Parts: sequence; structure tokens; C-alpha cells
Amino acid sequence: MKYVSTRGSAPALDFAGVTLAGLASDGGLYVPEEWPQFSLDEITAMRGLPYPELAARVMQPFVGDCLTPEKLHELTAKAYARFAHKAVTPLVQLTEQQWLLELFHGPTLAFKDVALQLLGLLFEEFLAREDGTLTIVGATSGDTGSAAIDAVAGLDRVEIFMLHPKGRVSDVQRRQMTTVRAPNVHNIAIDGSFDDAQAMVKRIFADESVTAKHRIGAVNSINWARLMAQVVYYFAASLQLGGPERKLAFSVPTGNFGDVFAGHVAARMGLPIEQLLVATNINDILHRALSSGDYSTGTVTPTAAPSMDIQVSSNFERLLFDVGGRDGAALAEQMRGFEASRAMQLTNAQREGAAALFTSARADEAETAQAIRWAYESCCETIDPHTAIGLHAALQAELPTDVPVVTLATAHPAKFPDAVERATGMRPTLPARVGDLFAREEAYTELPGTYEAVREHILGHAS
Ligand SMILES: Cc1ncc(COP(=O)(O)O)c(C=O)c1O
Ligand SMILES: N[C@@H](CCOP(=O)(O)O)C(=O)O
Repeated sequence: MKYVSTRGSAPALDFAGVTLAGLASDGGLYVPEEWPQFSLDEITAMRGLPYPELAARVMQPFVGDCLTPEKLHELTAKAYARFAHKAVTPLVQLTEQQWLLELFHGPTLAFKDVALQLLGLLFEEFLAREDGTLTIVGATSGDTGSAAIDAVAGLDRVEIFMLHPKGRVSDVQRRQMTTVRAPNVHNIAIDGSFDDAQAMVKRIFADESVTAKHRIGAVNSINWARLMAQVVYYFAASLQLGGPERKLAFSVPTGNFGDVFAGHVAARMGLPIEQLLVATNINDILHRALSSGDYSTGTVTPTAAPSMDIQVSSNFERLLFDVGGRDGAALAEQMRGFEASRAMQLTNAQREGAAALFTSARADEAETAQAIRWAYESCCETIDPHTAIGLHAALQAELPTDVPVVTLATAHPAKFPDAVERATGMRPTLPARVGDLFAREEAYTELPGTYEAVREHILGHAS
């Protein structure tokens, strides 16, 4: 399996290469040269497999000969052994048609663990082969940071610098990052938004004053391996609800477009999917892009779902490439225009290609709270604000009544106790597996929101 850049001019790489590279050298994102296909019989044969085995089966075509099937299975078994639920990503039924896919049973209570527990192991495996090291620079609106730090803390060959927007993540999210004491973990709080942090990360990859000294790697969903691991739970949900004979719809709370792009990949691989609902909060660039073709950024407004307070949505580029004709040179030009003006119009091909599978909805703060309340009062389920945005979209969707609608429950409600308490009057408690989070001491560096400050800090502290 070879991977090509969405901007057309970076070298094609194999799976180990893209895992360690993170971002392509031309600023694009890596995607498989072509989508591997499963027949309906092959998908049916996956029914009943334990999650780690299903994961190895679904991911093997992407991995190619970089890992043997036995080795890949060994890694998935290790990655998912730390999940608190045997099913890893269990389904919960809300109504006859509505379901939740709980993705928060990993060590840091959000869906990011599903991919990052595996990514940490992949880094170890591939770096050991070449006796190399990796300096990871990441940006987080709360969940990627904690999951990535958990996955790589203490590893010998990896060092991580994680940028979060100061004051814009929940206390639980911040503490899950800043209370981890390991010599290879560096937390940085910057003045600014997640988008500012993400832009700095992408700039680091292109900065020779950094890359000449350190091999930079990514844990954000710009890294292909993140998305690959997220494809698996679309298969897991479908197989439990009558797939592949029966089509499902998925409602996905969306920020950086990684999770929902993984659903698109599952569909490209042959999983029958009726619709992917892109659910946004009031930072609704994706809703505007999908409903009117207008991909233009506004300022990021803080909401009760801080992990989705994102305007520049990295993985949307992968969709535009895939549905817009896979023309790297044309997309590079389109993206250059967007980076200069912070606005672009989707082409007709991009709009029509996206409309074949995607639809979108937006929830404001009152609608988010209302969905939390509805789940609590009508279904006895406590959900977090991100999941609530997905559920709001799922409940609005116009779909045939025999199509199950699965909302991805992306975070544990106790990560956002204030929002849940405001909506329900009940304060969710943290599961025992996070331990004495509020008793541990925090450590992080505060920096102004300038690229130069961040670069100097990394150069001064990277070993
Ligand atoms: C809890 C939660 N839900 C949803 C999202 C959105 O996912 P994506 O960025 O893959 O669209 C994020 C972060 O990205 C998140 O942390
Ligand atoms: N919501 C994310 C933002 C980063 O997105 P990623 O999926 O690209 O890592 C977070 O919680 O950090």
C-alpha cells in the first residue's frame, strides 16, 4: 500500500513512512493511493470477531507488508487491553432507531484513545527498526493531548510537545495532560485558539531551523494512522446492527473532520452506509461548507463542547481531494488560496461528491443542553456536550425509519461535568481509572500565542 499527498508533490510513502512522517512535506495530508475493498462476504465473515481481531482485519490492507498480520494483531490486542469495556466500543440503544456508540472506555475517556493507544505502539515498533527518535509536536483542544500523552509518556524514542489553548479546555482535560510526569512530556498553554495551535504545528513541519535538528512527528489526525484506527468502529457498529446487509447512518460530532472522514473511508472500503451526518456546534464552518459550499472561517467562539471549537478543519482537505477528482496540483492551489484569504468556495465536483454521503447540522448552546437533557430524562443516559451535538443532528435527520442511526459518543460525560450539571442538575463523577487526578500537581509552560515563542521553546527543550 502506497500513500500519496493531497497536494500532489510529496514523495509517496509506505505505511511506516506515513506513520512517522505525520504531515506530507508539501503541506498536504497523506491518503492511500487507492481504497482497499472488502466484499460483502468478507465483511460478513468479520461478524463476531473480538474487537482487536476485527481491528487487525480491517486495518491490514492499509498496513501492507509493513507489519505481518500476527504482529498487527499483537499490537491491537495490546492497545485495547487497557479499555474498561470488553467490547472496546459498545453500543447503547436509546430508542428503536437511535443508538450511541460509546468510544470513551479508554484510559483518558475520549474516542482519541482508540487510535492513540495503537499509534504509540506503532511509533515504538517503527522507530526501533531504524534505531530512530521522533519529536512529536501536537495541538489539542483537550482530548488529543491527554490521549497522546498517555500513549507515549515514558517511551525512550519519543518526546512530545503538546500545545493547548490556555483557559479553553476543561479542568479534567487539562489535568489529564499536565499532571503526567515523564521526562519526555512537555505541556504548553498558548494564548489563542486551537486553530492557532494547529497552524503552529503545521508551520513547525515546514521550518528547516527545526527539522534540520529534529525529526518531527504528529499525533493529530493529520497523521493517517489516527484515521485508519478510527475506521474500525464503523465496521464494529455495523456488524452488530445487521450490517453489511443493512445500511446504517452515523451522526458524528465534528471538529477537525477526522472521525467522520474515517466513516467515509469505511464506506469507500465497501461498508454499506446510508448517510454520514456532520454535526457541528456554533463553530460551524463545516456545516456551512457542506450545505452551501462556503468554507470561510470566522472567529472561534468558546462553547460547552470545547474540543469542537475549531474553524480550520484539517481533514476536510482529505475529503476535498477524494471527492474532487484526486487532483493534487489543483487542490494545492485551492488550499494556498484558502490559507491566504481564510475563505474558499467548494467546486461543484467537491460539493456533489460530498453530498452523495454527507449531510450536516449545527447545534447552538441551548440545543446542545436540550439534547443532554433529553438523553438523561427520556433515555436514562448521561451524555457529554460533544455527543449531544451528534445526538441533536441524529434526532433532526430525515432518514427511513428502518435505518438505525448511530451517534458517536466521543467523550465521557465526566470530562465536562459543568455542562452536564447545568443541563440535568446531576454532576457526573469520574470513573476510578483516572485515579487521583485532582490531587496531582500540574506542570506546564505558558507562552504567548506567537510562532516564534513556541519554536524557541521547542528548540530549547527538545533533547
Ligand atoms: C470529544 C470530542 N468529540 C468530537 C471531536 C471532533 O472530532 P474530529 O476532530 O475528529 O472531527 C473531538 C475532537 O476533535 C473531541 O475531542
Ligand atoms: N478535538 C481535538 C482537536 C484535535 O483534533 P485531532 O483529531 O486532529 O487530533 C482535541 O481534543 O484535541
